[in-house]
Amino acid sequence: MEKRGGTPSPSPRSTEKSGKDLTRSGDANGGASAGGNATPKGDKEKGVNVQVILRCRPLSEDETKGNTPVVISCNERRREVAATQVIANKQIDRTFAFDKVFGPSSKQKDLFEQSISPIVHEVLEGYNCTIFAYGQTGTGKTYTMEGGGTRKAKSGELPTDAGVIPRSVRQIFDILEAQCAEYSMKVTFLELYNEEITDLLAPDEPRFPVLPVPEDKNKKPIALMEDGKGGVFVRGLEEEVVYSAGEIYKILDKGSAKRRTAETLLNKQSSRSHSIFSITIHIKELTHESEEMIKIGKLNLVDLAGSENISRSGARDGRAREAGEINKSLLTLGRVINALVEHSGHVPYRDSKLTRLLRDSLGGKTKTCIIATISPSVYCLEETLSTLDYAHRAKNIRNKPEVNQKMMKSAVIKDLYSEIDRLKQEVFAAREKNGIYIPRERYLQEEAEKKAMTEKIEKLGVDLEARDKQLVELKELYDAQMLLSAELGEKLEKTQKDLEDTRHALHDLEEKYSEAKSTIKEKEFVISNLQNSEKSLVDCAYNLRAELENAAADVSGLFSKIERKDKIEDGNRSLVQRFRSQLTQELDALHKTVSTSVMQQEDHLKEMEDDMQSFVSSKDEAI
Ligand SMILES: Nc1ncnc2c1ncn2[C@@H]1O[C@H](COP(=O)(O)OP(=O)(O)OP(=O)(O)O)[C@@H](O)[C@H]1O
Repeated sequence: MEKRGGTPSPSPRSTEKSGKDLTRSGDANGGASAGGNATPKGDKEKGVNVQVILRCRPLSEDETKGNTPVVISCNERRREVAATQVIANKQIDRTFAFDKVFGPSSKQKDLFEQSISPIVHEVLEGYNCTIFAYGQTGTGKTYTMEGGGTRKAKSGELPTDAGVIPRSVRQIFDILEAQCAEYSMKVTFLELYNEEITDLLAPDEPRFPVLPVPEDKNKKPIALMEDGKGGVFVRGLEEEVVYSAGEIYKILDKGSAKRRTAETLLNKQSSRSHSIFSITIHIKELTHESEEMIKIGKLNLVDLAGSENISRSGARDGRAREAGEINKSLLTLGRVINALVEHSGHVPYRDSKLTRLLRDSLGGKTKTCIIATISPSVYCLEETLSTLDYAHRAKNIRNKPEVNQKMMKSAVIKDLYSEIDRLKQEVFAAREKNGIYIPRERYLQEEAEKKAMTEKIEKLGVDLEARDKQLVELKELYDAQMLLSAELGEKLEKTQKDLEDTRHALHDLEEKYSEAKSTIKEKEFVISNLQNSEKSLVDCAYNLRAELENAAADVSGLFSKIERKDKIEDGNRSLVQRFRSQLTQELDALHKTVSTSVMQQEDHLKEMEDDMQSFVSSKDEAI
């Protein structure tokens, strides 16, 4: 077992190590493999969304016996989950889409192969990846991460209920062995309980006092330190070097057994702490120039404690405090997610150890996958909806994954040599008693004091940083206020000028108004006269209309008379015509008669004249 002061923490400290010895790998993204999270070049700037997987557990035996109504339906093909809610006698379906959805009958193997296996490949390409399970208590976080409890593998095979962690371990070893790679691997396992970090791999302290020490007292909290580069590391965290999957399973069993669990109404063996199991792999590679490089990948597997409703989980006293602490750190996690999604300037990572530990996995350089777990039962609907909202929001977090810088083997060896030298000196000093020696009691006391001081300094540092930040914010606020007041002064001056102009304009308007008023009065008078005339005109028009109606009746009578007269005239005309032709005929006859009688008269006269003549002549002759 290896123990170092500044051991790699769940944050990718290894990426920032001794810059002078490091060389960049050819293509930071080239390694992104089969996984859905592959990082094409453009994504490096834009970032890659946190992948969110949703898993709904089946009803438990008790729930099935009690005929618990199911309110969740999963559509794996469409990657959707629908929750059915009845509000005011109305059925409301809320549907959420995720990157992958696994329903109650999904198998551990399927979840791993479809969603986690690509991430494991990316770890082996040199990325830091984090997989964490989030959900209400009893929804299957531990089942998904660790498995159903059947640890023993039959004939080297993993049990069917083996979870993400053993399957990832198995896959890592299988790939490395298939590649005949030269590698080294170390693991860490820590627990975060009531805002205190404990090392689940730390050797048990020899119990000096005769009295039995309560289990919790035996767990020494360890400090979370700032590394000065924006990251954190857990001081004194045990790193166990491992050579086989079997060794890791044993470590997991040992660590898991130390995790704090308790029976709640919602889960018989409920994890009361958050746990982070990390695997760091160093793989030797040869460059084209046959230089030996070390590629580093890290996989963080996080099993969060249940997000729960204190009253529903039946937590009381100590358990209630515990639930409060769990909810507090999950609440901070929620606030961090919100701040990242809303791109607010300040992300409150510092408000809880959980978010400090997960900082790089949320908005950092790590590739992250969240497995949100839910129950299908109607009695968990409230928490289920909250998990669905939470997970759905987390989908919008963007990380900027970067492949870890590869280290030259010589640089790693140099580092290790200086580490060995340091340890040798410590061993030598201890053996030769060539150092400062104090009684064990005092040493323990001083250590405790030192730890308290360190924590105090750390807390003061955090406070100071917060205050500095506050000061900067206040200064920015003050500057902004000054700027605002200058702007306001200018605006005031302009407003006063505008006011004066407005006053003049108002005066003009008032004058115009009184003029308009008198004009209106005149117009009103004219209008009333016009109205009177209009009224009398209307009366006249009525009279005229009556007269016109009479005239029209007269005219129509006249027309009928004219018609009658025309008819009579027509009769007269034909009579006259007939009379004229008759007259003409009679006149012609008369004329003929007269001319005949005239001729007869003339003949007669002539005869008389001749007779006279002859008489006269006779008389003359007679004489
Ligand atoms: N997908 C699943 N298939 C079968 N059984 C499951 C599944 N998920 C959970 N279970 C069972 O449900 C119970 C609760 O699961 P688990 O302990 O993993 O919940 P948890 O979310 O880790 O709870 P807590 O937050 O309280 O630790 C266990 O008995 C587990 O075996």
